[in-house]
Amino acid sequence: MEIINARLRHSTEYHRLVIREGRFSRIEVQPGLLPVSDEQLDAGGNLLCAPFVEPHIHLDAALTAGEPDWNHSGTLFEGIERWGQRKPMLSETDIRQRVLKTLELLVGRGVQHVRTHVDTTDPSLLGLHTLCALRDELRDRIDIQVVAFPQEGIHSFPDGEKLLESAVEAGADVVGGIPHFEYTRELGEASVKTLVQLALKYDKLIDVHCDEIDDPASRFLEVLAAEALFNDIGDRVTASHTTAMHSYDNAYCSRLFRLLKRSNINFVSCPTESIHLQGRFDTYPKRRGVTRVKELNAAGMNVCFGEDSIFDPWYSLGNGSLLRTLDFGLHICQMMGYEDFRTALDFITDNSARTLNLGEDYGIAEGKPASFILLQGENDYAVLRQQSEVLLSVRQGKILLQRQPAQILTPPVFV
Ligand SMILES: O=c1cc[nH]c(=O)[nH]1
Repeated sequence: MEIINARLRHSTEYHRLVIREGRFSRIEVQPGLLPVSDEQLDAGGNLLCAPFVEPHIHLDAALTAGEPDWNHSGTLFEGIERWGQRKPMLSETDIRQRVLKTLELLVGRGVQHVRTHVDTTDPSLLGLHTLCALRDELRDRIDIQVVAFPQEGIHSFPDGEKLLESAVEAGADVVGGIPHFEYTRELGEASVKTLVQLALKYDKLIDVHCDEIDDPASRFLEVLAAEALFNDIGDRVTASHTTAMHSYDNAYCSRLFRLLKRSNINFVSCPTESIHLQGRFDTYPKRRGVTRVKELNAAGMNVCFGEDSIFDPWYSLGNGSLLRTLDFGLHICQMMGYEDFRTALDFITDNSARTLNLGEDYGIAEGKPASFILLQGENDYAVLRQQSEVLLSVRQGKILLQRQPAQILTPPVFV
């Protein structure tokens, strides 16, 4: 395969990319826009970039909103209660069908790597077994990382710790937690220490739903970061949500940032979900309830955006588009400067790839696997502003998806 007239991120020039045996064998700058031959694929001056990475989603719960009842209050805790009512209705077929439909949405929007949290507070571990099987079956079409996620707690759910360990033994890639949902502060702290020990024992990554609440006294992030620092595993650890940080006192936050930087942990923010679930106990002014993305990023820490939910008990919208999440995230976090737009795609590509520990194979460079997407528009700014379509998605040299851009059939109204 040979692609010409492609724009690459952070460059205004046109590029020719040659793919042999699933890898980029040559990437070179062209003198200008070139005519296309029959064997070549014309990128048409559009942006060729590394695939989008979805770093935080709940595939086991996707497409279940309203079953058996809706989340009327819009709170996280009612979402967990509604999901608790849906869990007894799970079957392998039900999970498989919903997961495949959701993955179709994600792939259609340029995603090739997904980290999914899967609830382990279910004595059958059906979701976990099904997602691990799908991960293995779908390996040539999409990368899936499975997080063993104790939705109803490690120490507050009967046999929560045992179930979590069984999930890891069954093949989960990442160990999760939810300290703010444990009954007490002490149980929350203990849960963080338990999950870190489990990850060390089985050599797994860590991704914790951490302080997903508006309570400024919820301070499990410092416990997680200290554990990461002392065990020297920061790059393998992710703190998801950390919405309480929105409400922390600035003096505390300043002290906390010192530890966070030293710990080298990663952060995932899910801005659409958080602005919906948080601030629910406020009158006015109402907090946005989104973590301090702008400040974490400015301090040099690794932050990325995830969608979290697609039509589930916590969030009944969502369509698989990380560009939509990015658009909301930049608005909510007031990251609307020229520099923010110029590098916007970092939050759904390189930063998320680092969070998932995807390693050297991710990215556009000679010798790397030829996995990429082609987006309508010439750079990050244009793609973001136009909420561009994915024209092409290629994985290890094979076309996953090709799309004809939508066309208006009537003549222009004004020009
Ligand atoms: O945001 C979310 C979604 C599902 N479960 C959680 O605990 N949090």
